[in-house]
Amino acid sequence: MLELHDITAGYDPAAPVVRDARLALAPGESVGLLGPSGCGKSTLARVAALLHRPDAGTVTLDGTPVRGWRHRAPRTQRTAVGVVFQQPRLSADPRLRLTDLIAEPLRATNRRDEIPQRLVELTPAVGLTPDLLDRRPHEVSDGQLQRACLARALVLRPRWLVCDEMTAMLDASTTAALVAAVEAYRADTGAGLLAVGHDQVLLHRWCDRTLHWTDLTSTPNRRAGDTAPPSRSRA
Ligand SMILES: Nc1ncnc2c1ncn2[C@@H]1O[C@H](COP(=O)(O)OP(=O)(O)OP(=O)(O)O)[C@@H](O)[C@H]1O
Repeated sequence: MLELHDITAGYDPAAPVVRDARLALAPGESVGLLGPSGCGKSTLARVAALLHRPDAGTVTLDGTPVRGWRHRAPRTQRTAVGVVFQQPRLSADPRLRLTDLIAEPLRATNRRDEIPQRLVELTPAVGLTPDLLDRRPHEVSDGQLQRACLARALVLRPRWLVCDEMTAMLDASTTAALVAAVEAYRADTGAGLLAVGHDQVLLHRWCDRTLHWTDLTSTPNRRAGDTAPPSRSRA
């Protein structure tokens, strides 16, 4: 389970942007999170990805409470969560070739020997062609760079994925390809997914259930506040 218990978080403890939010994802479950711009979705997503320490509340990852954040999180917890952000150019080191960008987490965890095999597996899985791997971020399109960022998020085989508006900047066909890549990974590994976004139709199609931001602070919030999807078909 990925559980957020009564999370209060933000950038000024005197004025938190997230207050007492609760969310629980079962293993393998996909949950979409909708909400108006600026309400705190990305902040909560960063808390769930162990990148932002909450002011109060607890994150529990597969039964173990999280005690450290960012580089202070234990490696087993840090590597259990893969994250993809909205703007690939802000999350990709512009100096790295795509091959090094994708392999970065393997280098950081001393698993360099896995790099060739994972590149062979992930390059087609995210829809990149081998010729793009030698290019740097400024030499590829936003969609191609986001595909590389998704590969980077998957490279350690995380049990949980946090996709924060992963497709917001992309066209329909790239969106469909990235969603399909995430779903193929989840089908293969049983990973759970928290997908944050504004696109209600996409999240309803993509996820097992979809929550609105206000559902996270109401009681009970779990399944009672779910928005029923119009269709169970995948995007
Ligand atoms: N690094 C930061 N420092 C200070 N305030 C921030 C920071 N990041 C976000 N905020 C503020 O926190 C609030 C919530 O931002 P957040 O990005 O979590 O919202 P969001 O729901 O994801 O918005 P959007 O849908 O527009 O991406 C906003 O008022 C924003 O201005």
